[in-house]
Parts: sequence; C-alpha cells; structure tokens
Amino acid sequence: MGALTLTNITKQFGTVDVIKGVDLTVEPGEFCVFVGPSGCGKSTLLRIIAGLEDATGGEIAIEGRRVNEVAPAKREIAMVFQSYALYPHLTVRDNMGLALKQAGQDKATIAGATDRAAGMLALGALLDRRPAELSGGQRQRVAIGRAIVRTPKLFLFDEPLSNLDAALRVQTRIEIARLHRELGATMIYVTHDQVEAMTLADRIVVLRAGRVEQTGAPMELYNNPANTFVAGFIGSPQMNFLKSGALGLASDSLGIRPEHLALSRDAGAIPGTVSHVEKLGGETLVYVRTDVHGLLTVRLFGEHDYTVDEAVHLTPDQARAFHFGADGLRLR
Ligand SMILES: Nc1ncnc2c1ncn2[C@@H]1O[C@H](COP(=O)(O)OP(=O)(O)OP(=O)(O)O)[C@@H](O)[C@H]1O
Repeated sequence: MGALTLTNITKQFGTVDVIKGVDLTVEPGEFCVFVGPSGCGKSTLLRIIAGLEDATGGEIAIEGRRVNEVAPAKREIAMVFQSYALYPHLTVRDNMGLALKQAGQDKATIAGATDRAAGMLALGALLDRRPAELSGGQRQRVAIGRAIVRTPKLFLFDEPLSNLDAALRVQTRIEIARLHRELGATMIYVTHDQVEAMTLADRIVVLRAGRVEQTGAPMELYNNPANTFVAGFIGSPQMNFLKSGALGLASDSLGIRPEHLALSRDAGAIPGTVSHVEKLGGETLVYVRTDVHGLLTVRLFGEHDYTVDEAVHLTPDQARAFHFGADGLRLR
C-alpha cells in the first residue's frame, strides 16, 4: 500500500484542463520531487493532494484511504510553502506548537514536540522570538519545524527554498535531506531547481502540460531519458540536440550532453564559432554557434582561454549520445 496513491487525477479551471489524468504511487518513506516547466501543474497537483484544491476527477488515497472528501486539516498532511506562512504575532515556540494546541494536546506534549523539532533544526535559541526578528532562512526552518511537530503522514513542500539566497539554499537543502533521513517520512517536493531535484529525490516525476512524462530515480532519468523533453529538462546546462541527418546518422536527432562534446581549435566533425564563454571557476562553459545545429553548449573542466569569435570544431562522443526519432521518443 502506497503512502499516497493518485488515480487518474484531473483538474479543470473553468474550461481549461490543467491536470490531464495523473496516476502516481508514492511509497512510504519516499522523497518524491515534482519538476516541470512553469505552468505544467506541479503546484496544482500538490494543492490537490493537500486538499486546498478539489480534483475534478480521479481519486486521492493516503495510506489506502480515499481522502477526496476529507478536509485539509483532517488529512494528516503538513505543507511547507515558499512564503513561510508564519503568524507574525506569535513566537517561534507558539507558531510551531499551534497545530497541536488547536488539536487539543496538553501543554507538556506540545512543549516536548516543539523542543524536539527545535533541536533538530537548531532553533533552540530562537524560540521566544517573533518571525520579524528572524532571517529568511530561520523563518523557513520554523515553517519546517511547524510541519515536523505535527508528525504528519505526508510532508508537502512547495518550492520552499526559492526565497532564500544561494548559500542558504544549499544549507537548507542539506538540512531537508538530513531531516528526511532522520524522520524516515514520506515527502513530496515541488521545485523548478535542477540541483534540488537531483540531490533530494529518491524519485523524480517529470510533468509537462498536466501529464506525467516520466518518473524515475534522478540518475535513471539522466542516463535513460524516454524522450527529448525529459532529456532536455533533466541536466544543467541542457542537453544539445544535433541534426542526425547532417552527421550521416539514421535517427532524427542526436542528444549529447555538454560534457560529451569535445572542443578543439584544430579539427573535428562540426565547424563553429565561439559565441560566448562563461568561466565558473571549476568549469568553463563555451557556447558555439554552428550553421547546421544552431547554438551548442560545451562544458570543459578547469579554466580555458577560448575567446569570442574564435573558429573551433566540435566532435560528439558517439558512445555517450542519445538517439531520438521524429516523434521525440528515444530509439534504443
Ligand atoms: N485558481 C486558478 N484559476 C485558473 N487557472 C489556474 C489557477 N491556478 C492555476 N491555474 C493555471 O493552471 C496551470 C498550472 O498552474 P500551476 O501553478 O500548478 O503550475 P506550476 O507547474 O506550479 O507552475 P510554476 O512552476 O510557475 O509555479 C497554469 O496554467 C495556471 O495559470
């Protein structure tokens, strides 16, 4: 029995089909990440699971029990939002304990659960502050703490790190991964951030226009994308797509990741001109304009001195390439 089972979920806003028949089972203890382009329905699906939005059709079951008609507060789900959603007039301690207080728990139980969550999130010294006296990262830790205190059956995260700066995002991401290990809880997480999806997920669900394109472990999707959409979506920078015909190959397009495209000043299969260079420290991205294949991205390790407008040659590593048919599906 899955922790969460979605069966043929559909959602219409007015006459617009936003979710077009989603089937998904999330296993107990699994960290499941929803990714997909803006507007594909990630947040809507999460809100349907939480009960903040009704599904137009289909069934939502938590631990085998249908919950379509169950109110959000009764679904034993905790949701963490991008905006933290803390009560400004309550202290950290009271924000974290509020759900238990509303559920009629006694003071000692509330204090025990709050202290335990505060300990896990290093919030012990901040318990008497109000949200306005906290940094963004601290506020998000309180929001996560409030979720933990409730010991829900399911944790839902809707882009929880997008308001944080780069360093805090990394730190909080690592904290969420650690919490998942320590709690062994089932978590569903929406993000548009590649790194979050790849590093946090046991399983990634790739959505496109209200449908599931592919699900799998992060490296499974990276190494075995089913189609050009998933191949282009998973991996950063994006996979290059070359015209197979121009390379004498039978498929429609050849997918090649930026690290599998060799760059040379002297010779190679595809001539081009350097259009832009990004030095990122440990690696260098070189963007090369070609007549036949358009703009291609090359990832080089270390620092390189290619310059804009320089003539270069590219050679794809055929052994690492993916072949796709005219319908976008992977050819095996
Ligand atoms: N309350 C609503 N009324 C009408 N349309 C809506 C409503 N909420 C969402 N939509 C539409 O449903 C589609 C899916 O929205 P949703 O927020 O789920 O996408 P998303 O994948 O989470 O996008 P993003 O990554 O930009 O947050 C979008 O086209 C959006 O405009």
